[in-house]
Amino acid sequence: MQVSFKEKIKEMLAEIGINLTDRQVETIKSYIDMLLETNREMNLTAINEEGEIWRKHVIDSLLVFCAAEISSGARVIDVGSGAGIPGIILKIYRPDLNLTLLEAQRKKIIFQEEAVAKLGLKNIKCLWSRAEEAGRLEEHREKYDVAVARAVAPLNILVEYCLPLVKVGGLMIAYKGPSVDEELKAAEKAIAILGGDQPEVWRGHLPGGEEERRLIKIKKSTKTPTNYPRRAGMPTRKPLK
Ligand SMILES: C[S@@+](CC[C@H](N)C(=O)[O-])C[C@H]1O[C@@H](n2cnc3c(N)ncnc32)[C@H](O)[C@@H]1O
Repeated sequence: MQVSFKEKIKEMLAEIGINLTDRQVETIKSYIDMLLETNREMNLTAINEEGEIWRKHVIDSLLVFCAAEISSGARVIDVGSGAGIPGIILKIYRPDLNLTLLEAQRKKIIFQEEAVAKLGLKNIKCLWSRAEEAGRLEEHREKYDVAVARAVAPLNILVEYCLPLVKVGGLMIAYKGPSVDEELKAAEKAIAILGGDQPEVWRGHLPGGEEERRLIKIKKSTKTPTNYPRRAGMPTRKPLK
């Protein structure tokens, strides 16, 4: 990697208070190489340029640490993780996390497993499942300190995917663009039904540009009733209201 390019990335990271070691930078670079190569035959990302992947995937993923404190050794689940974003990036920065990558598409899980093996990441599980199914299984239901999700579904649907997986006292964090007010309004009832508290919104922007970002944090304060999540597809077909 060119020195000037690496310095530029480090500058953008410094803007959000993140300092990656050279080794972490190299590990992320290997992940990006795998992503770009596999992307030629499988649609994993619409972004095809390394610098943009750094900004729009890597730095974007790491914004979560501006918005929330995630305790050492926390059990984290990335719901609808696709190629492994944001989960794999969070794990490279914070190797202490106990991470599960949940994804409905088998081919994406195969890519994640290959990436995890190649990058030598430990303590990661790649779980091929729909969120609605995992949320009903004893081994996943209310077992996670934090559920994160990026670009998966509107908030009123997303809360039914994520909150059942979160422990009482834990947190779900949704990565969103600038316009969250309508989504928040539409999700009010669903959040209350599923055991979530009033959401808090972190507002900021992506370093190196003007793009606004929001992270919606919802603390879980009571157990999710046993009839949620509903069967696969129902949260999308009939969002809670
Ligand atoms: C647009 S992609 C985003 C992937 C990744 N989070 C990112 O930010 O690049 C959405 C992913 O969520 C997955 N997904 C959507 N609904 C899901 C569900 N109910 N359970 C599990 N995965 C789901 C899709 O298969 C897809 O890979």
